[in-house]
Amino acid sequence: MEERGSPDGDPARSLEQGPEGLETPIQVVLRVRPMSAAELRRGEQSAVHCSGTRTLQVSPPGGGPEVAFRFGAVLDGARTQEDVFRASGVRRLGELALRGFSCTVFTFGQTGSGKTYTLTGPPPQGEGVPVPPSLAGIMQRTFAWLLDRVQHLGAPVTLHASYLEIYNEQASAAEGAQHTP
Ligand SMILES: Nc1ncnc2c1ncn2[C@@H]1O[C@H](COP(=O)(O)OP(=O)(O)OP(=O)(O)O)[C@@H](O)[C@H]1O
Repeated sequence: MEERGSPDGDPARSLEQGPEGLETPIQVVLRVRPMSAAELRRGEQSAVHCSGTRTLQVSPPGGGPEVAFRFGAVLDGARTQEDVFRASGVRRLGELALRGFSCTVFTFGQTGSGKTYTLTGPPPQGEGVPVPPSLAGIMQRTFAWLLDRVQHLGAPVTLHASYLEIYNEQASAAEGAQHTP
């Protein structure tokens, strides 16, 4: 197996610790979505598997040895939305944001890889059918965490939020504000 990057450190590192390398300003967290029902029906095989908490192994299309890639954290298809929130380091970014730093979280990946699901959860199953809280994505969890956190700051706070989606090179945006007493 060809290894890119250094070996996966302590495999017992818990999700709660978040991505490694706290001293670096950019963290890349990789999430592998589970295979869809349609993919399973077609008998497709996953070309990737997660080994340890930071390494992803990829089988090259033409065969040959697997290639390993290393990330701040690697989350396999069994990881829940709560696991992803805890392991992605978003709360640490929230703490930095409260101290005045500009922080960004974005998802990147090919179509259908789970970017929207990770950020916002699955689409509602019908009009007026709420998405179960357990499936809420990073955005809802971060807002809930942030609102809870600012209640305890002991000073009035105004939170401004904006949301930007770039899709097919078209940007769409939304924004709002929330004041604490
Ligand atoms: N971790 C997951 N567990 C269960 N289902 C998932 C997961 N990630 C994605 N899915 C499902 O896979 C499908 C594709 O995911 P999603 O729409 O989030 O992809 P995307 O990367 O945002 O795609 P696009 O770029 O086309 O908008 C959706 O039906 C979504 O609900």
